[in-house]
Amino acid sequence: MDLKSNHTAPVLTDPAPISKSRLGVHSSSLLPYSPTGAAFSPNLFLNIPRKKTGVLDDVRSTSWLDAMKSSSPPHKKITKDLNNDLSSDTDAAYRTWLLKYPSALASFEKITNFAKGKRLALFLDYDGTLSPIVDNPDCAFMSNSMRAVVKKVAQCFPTAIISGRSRDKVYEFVGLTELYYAGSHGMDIVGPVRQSVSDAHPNCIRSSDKQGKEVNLFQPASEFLPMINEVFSSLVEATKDIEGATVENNKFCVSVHYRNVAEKSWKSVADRVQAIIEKFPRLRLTHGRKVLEVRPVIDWDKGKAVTFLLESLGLSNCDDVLPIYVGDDRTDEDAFKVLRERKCGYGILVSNTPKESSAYYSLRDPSEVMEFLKSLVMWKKSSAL
Ligand SMILES: O=P(O)(O)OC[C@H]1O[C@H](O[C@H]2O[C@H](CO)[C@@H](O)[C@H](O)[C@H]2O)[C@H](O)[C@@H](O)[C@@H]1O
Repeated sequence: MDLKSNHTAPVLTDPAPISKSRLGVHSSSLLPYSPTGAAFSPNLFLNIPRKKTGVLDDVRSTSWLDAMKSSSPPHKKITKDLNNDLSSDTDAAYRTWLLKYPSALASFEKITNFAKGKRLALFLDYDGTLSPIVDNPDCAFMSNSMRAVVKKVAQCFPTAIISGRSRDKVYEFVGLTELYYAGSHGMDIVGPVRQSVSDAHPNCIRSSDKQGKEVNLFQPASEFLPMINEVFSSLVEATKDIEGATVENNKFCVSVHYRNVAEKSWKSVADRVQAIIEKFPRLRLTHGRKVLEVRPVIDWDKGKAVTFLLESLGLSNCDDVLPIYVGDDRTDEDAFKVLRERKCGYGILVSNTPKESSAYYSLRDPSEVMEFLKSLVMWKKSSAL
């Protein structure tokens, strides 16, 4: 199996909204943005029944507070003895969970046996996968060693990062040109040019990346940009007196962080976000790791982004392609589901606590992700001998 390394990454910067984010997360942009040219397709509208609250099922099913409390389990130290056996009761629960979601490291041989003769494509989430979860989202830096490994793996296999962050921001953190980037939970993709993909998605814009290479820019929610900017400003205003609350503009979605808010004020955060969202029936609310996410009501997510990128890369044939998606968050489940439903590819959940997932395998934390990526590089090199 030899993948031609013609997948040098297109990296674009495009007009990020000028904002008053208290996180200062925006960077400016070079790519001309055309809201009219990149028209929103009504086919992508998501028919989500909304309660008066505008809250989605994942939040609605339980109380706001319960949902917020369970959104990022407390850090837990997993104790290991020299034989890698887990010892405490909690660790026993984790070990039981591993029977259902085996470690991708322990199962490496099985994975690579299945990958033999197939072209491998890698999809990586950023926060909690390539960088550890930290209190300040502006400081979620990737280590140099992780960067070096991601660079190597991208030289071996087509590799994309699919993040909830704005595409500019995640590129700023990763800084590698060897990759493809999809920001805003897949609503902002730069991929290789492929006519069949442009034909299927009329709102693909042909553009060029920083290296002058021709690329496809796909922003299915471009119509929502003014609305997102408006809701962002409203959220900043509405939460400004809640100590520790921060609002991050991720271009086609907005994150309201409550990781640094005292638990007694979480309800205030929820109430205020909810009050704003009620005024925007075309936006929906989901939650991630100590974060409430406001996003357009369109039928587009990280799973759709994976399918889009596979098609763009000419890798949509399940028989000879093995996509692997590594992620830690609720939004990554959409991608795991797509791979499961296609019966092609593996989702790998990054988690140090047991949780239900559509992934096949697991890794405990970003350091295990790094080991896994290193192993893939070594496997690729040894199989090329
Ligand atoms: O899809 P991802 O790349 O995983 O992005 C999801 C969200 O990640 C960031 O927030 C999370 O990580 C922060 C830094 O470790 C942490 O402080 C925060 O509590 C987490 O929710 C990012 O800031 C969000 O905008 C992304 O949507």
